[in-house]
Amino acid sequence: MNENIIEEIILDNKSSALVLAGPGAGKTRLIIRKLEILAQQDYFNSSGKKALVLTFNKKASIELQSRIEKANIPDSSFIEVFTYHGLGYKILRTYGYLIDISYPLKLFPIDERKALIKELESTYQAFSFDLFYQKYASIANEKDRERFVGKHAQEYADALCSYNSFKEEKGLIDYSDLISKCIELLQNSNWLRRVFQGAYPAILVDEFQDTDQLQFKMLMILGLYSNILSVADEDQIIYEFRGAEEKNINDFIDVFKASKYHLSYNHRSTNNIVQVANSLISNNTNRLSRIPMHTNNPDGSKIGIYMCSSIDEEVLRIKNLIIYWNKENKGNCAILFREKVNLSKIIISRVSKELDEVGVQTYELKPDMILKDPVVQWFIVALRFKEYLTLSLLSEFVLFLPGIGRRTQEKIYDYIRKHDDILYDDVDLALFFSKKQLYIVDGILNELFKSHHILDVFDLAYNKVSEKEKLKNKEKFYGNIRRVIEQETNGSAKELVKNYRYILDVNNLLKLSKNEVFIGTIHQVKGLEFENVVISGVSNGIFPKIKQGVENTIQEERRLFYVGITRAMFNLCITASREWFNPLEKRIERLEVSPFLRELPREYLVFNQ
Ligand SMILES: Nc1ncnc2c1ncn2[C@@H]1O[C@H](COP(=O)(O)OP(=O)(O)OP(=O)(O)O)[C@@H](O)[C@H]1O
Repeated sequence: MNENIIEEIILDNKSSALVLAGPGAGKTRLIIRKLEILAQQDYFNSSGKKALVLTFNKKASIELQSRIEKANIPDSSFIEVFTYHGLGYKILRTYGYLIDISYPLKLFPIDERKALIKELESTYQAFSFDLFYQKYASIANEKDRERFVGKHAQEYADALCSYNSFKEEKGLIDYSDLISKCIELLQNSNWLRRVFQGAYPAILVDEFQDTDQLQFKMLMILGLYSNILSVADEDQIIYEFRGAEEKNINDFIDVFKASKYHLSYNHRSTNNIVQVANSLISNNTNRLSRIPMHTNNPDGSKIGIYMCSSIDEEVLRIKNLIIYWNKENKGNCAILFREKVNLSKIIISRVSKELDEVGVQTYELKPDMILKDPVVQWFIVALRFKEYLTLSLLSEFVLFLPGIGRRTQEKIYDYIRKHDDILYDDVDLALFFSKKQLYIVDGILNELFKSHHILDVFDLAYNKVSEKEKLKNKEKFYGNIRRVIEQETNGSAKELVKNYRYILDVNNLLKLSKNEVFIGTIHQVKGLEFENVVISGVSNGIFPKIKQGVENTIQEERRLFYVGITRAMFNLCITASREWFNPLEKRIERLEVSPFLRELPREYLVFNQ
């Protein structure tokens, strides 16, 4: 049944479609299949037109890029994968001058922005100002914006005023401006709008449910004449606090006269996991469609519930579970949390330390650590500057790789003599960071070279270098690169590093490989899947976390828990502590059982006391 619908959708190049489907239904796979068909049909026929794939965040971009690489698409140069912000950035940096935005864009550095917000919060007593701002900035219509501000205390309006003046005075562009200014640009310039409206006859949108008003407006402008395929799951809206709106799903159907499809078969998880997820989400009252997921997958193990007396016990339980799964070769694991604060922070550091001691490698996103690494910073700068880099300059980086002999060098130079051109300008290339720092470098170079079809030359060079040699000569290699970039940027690179950090959403540096234990938040793993999952810290007040002043919190928290549960393919365990020692308050705090646990049907659970 699903397969017939899928064929129908992917073969239709005339009308737009919206596919509503649960987790694991194959939404991302559908996008890949559509791209495969476009490639097979040679749809763009060397016209220079492209298929634009829009994702909600950069992690999703990485996931899609890697799935495109594995797909049956011999030449993927007709595909451009962007986040909305990435696309906004690309358009602004090239055409921003039309609305007086000078190049290079002055992005609001993350630290400075944080400091300003802190100051505003204390001056105006406008607590959680950033939360307020994110939602405010996602509203597309000026009148609605005013109404939104009007709903809040005067303090927020005052803080907003100061924030905007600060930005204007310094000519800074923040994250939401990347989209709003781009919209302004496209609305003001008729020719540019026409250029972009003609550039992407096919647009594919992943995770459409998290699209906010502003992003939707951008899609309406860009996709006016395109054939758009959007995939969405309204039960996975987890960015409502930032302005994601269910309303956009209906508006999409109206605006693009799109056909609506439902897919309810779950390919990913065991039947027990699917049933537990169905029951949980059925408690949300404001759902668009209430079609439960179903699967023919085996029942699998029951969902393990670990009610622990303390966090010591919770840490031990998690550790033992991971060791067991590892020993039994059950595949990769994720230990997921609502957010990395207080109690969860302690559990995370203790679990990773204890697993480390027994030789189990864990992988946690530590954004600051990654970004503080000078090598990474220099590469960020290199990417930032790459529109000035010619192939010959870039090739110098490759030549610095230790172990490259004269003959390989000659081949590379020969190639460059024939193909010297200005490098492709694409902010999303900054995504190709992998976790081991040496490979960050290799990954970026690899991607840059791939986009210039000289991968074969690069491979030749690269494969000659043994891992050992790469490690041994790391310092020299990086030192040389640093020197070249320094020369190229006339020493202004440091400033740019600061700016570039902003565009790099650190949450999305995630790239997973097999048999690893990932530790992180549910937001970080949206769209991904793991053979085994532990959701930890499921106590009332922690999960669900009640956010003051945010409507529908409990429904959004439930959706988040639903996203966590549905990441699991085979094994799912949920852990919680009954009490913990709060080091800030210096006292033991009792924790109540999360109401979500009571919503899971008992027949699918096994309690481990
Ligand atoms: N038709 C299919 N036959 C077999 N396996 C499939 C099929 N469609 C998807 N899968 C597999 O099911 C899993 C989930 O697919 P995918 O990631 O595309 O789902 P999704 O709908 O995007 O999920 P989520 O909403 O959770 O991100 C993947 O492992 C994928 O390979």
